[in-house]
Amino acid sequence: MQDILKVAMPKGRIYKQASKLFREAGLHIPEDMDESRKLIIQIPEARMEFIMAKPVDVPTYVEYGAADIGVVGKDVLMEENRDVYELLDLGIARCRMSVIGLPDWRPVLNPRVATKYPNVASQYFREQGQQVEVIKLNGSIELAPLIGLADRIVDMVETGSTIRENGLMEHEQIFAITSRLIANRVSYRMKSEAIQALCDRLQPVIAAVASASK
Ligand SMILES: Nc1ncnc2c1ncn2[C@@H]1O[C@H](COP(=O)(O)OP(=O)(O)OP(=O)(O)O)[C@@H](O)[C@H]1O
Ligand SMILES: O=P(O)(O)OC[C@H]1O[C@H](OP(=O)(O)OP(=O)(O)O)[C@H](O)[C@@H]1O
Repeated sequence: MQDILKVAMPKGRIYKQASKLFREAGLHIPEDMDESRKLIIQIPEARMEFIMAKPVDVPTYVEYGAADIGVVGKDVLMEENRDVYELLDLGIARCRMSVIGLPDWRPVLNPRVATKYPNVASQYFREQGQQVEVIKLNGSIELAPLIGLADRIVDMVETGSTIRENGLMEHEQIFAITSRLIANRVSYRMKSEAIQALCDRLQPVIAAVASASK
């Protein structure tokens, strides 16, 4: 008898792309789930249970074993630094983490940097040998340099529309972001067959999507 996999799925923008990938890999994920408000969804056809989590909480559910595996952005993995295995780069929800500011920005002593990612930002500037004061915000980060809260921000850029429409500039790219499949360390051993079977199904779909977008 094959194991049921508990999968922490991020609500929001990653979910649509992740469920599409899972369907293309032959898993029977019902379409009507996309609009559902249910937080725990049984998918007996795929021998899975989806736990619909806030994206930033996915590594926490997986580290503690409340979920066996999960789908999460590399940005969250870098920020949260949880003890989980990173199994696959799913190649979805592509964007990048960047340092952003006004076009006329000039270096100042101990600049303030606003971000949703204080650990990522602190580590980046430390590695650059720059002392900065990091201010944690929870959204609309691009406001900070416009209203004088911070000199620069560290945030995600996808199309660049948000920074363009707000008269900001991307100064430095820190790292590229895609969503990853992660696993709990114990589940990875105890449910190895089911997890490996899922990876085997996903891998060719990921490769096909990657070669089509070249
Ligand atoms: N503009 C973007 N383009 C592509 N991927 C993005 C973009 N913004 C975020 N992502 C990816 O999607 C993930 C989830 O973002 P999303 O906005 O759905 O969640 P969130 O910021 O935690 O939202 P909320 O706080 O509203 O729940 C991010 O961790 C990142 O990996
Ligand atoms: O380059 P773009 O395609 O414009 O995408 C980048 C924007 O997307 C994210 O914001 P989100 O929509 O998650 O809103 P938030 O400000 O609440 O984090 C990110 O924080 C940027 O603001």
